[in-house]
Amino acid sequence: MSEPFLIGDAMTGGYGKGPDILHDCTIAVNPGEIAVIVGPNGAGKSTAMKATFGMLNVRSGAVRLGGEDITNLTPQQRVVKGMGFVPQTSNIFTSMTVEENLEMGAFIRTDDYSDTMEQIYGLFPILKDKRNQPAGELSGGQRQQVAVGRALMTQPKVLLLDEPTAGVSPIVMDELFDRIIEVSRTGLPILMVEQNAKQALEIADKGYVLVQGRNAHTGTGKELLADEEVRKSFLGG
Ligand SMILES: Nc1ncnc2c1ncn2[C@@H]1O[C@H](COP(=O)(O)OP(=O)(O)OP(=O)(O)O)[C@@H](O)[C@H]1O
Repeated sequence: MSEPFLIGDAMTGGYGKGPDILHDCTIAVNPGEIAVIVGPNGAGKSTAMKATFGMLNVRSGAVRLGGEDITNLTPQQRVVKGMGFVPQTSNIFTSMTVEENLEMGAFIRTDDYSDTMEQIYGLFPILKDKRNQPAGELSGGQRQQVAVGRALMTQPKVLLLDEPTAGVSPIVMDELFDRIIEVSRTGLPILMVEQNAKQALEIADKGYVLVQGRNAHTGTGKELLADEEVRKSFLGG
């Protein structure tokens, strides 16, 4: 089997000098795939994603992007390498307009990014309609689209989403998942953490169930949804 495009391989580590939160944890994603990380509260889902983005100490294990070992790079350096990361909160500038938020996303680019902006408006038409409005006036689901759009402005090679549907209604969640599927169809690998496990696994090419910082179950979304033990222990039967 060939190496996945992005892999956090057997990561063990925690925050600062604190205890290890991840134990030999592996997550990976390939182009055209949506990979989701699910699991109970406090399982270390966000921590595993943050570890691939360089936000904590990986004491053992490695992170590789396109075959290159990036374990020792800072998050900023990883952005330059092609990682787009959308944090769970504080992911937009509320007093700036939608368009200004997108422009901020292009901060590492020195070329003309107007085509990218048009692509993003194509993926998220509501953002085009509201491009001159302060982002803080948008609904929760629309703000999440701004946050994803902002990350896309760097033209990343992989997109990391930390609970993109947190705090939105089921209808808005479905809409966001539809948008995420569309982004994935452009070929961009997407790795995301989700609380809404059932719905997330339904759209997942690959799923990772983490328990206490460890890989508990790994498979396609379908496989995990059908797995008796996964269903009983954490999808509610
Ligand atoms: N910045 C941080 N510094 C220290 N410890 C942290 C930090 N962020 C998270 N933790 C700890 O790491 C553990 C795992 O948290 P994490 O947020 O990764 O879990 P999660 O599976 O994403 O949970 P949730 O679904 O509740 O968001 C928890 O014990 C948490 O207290």
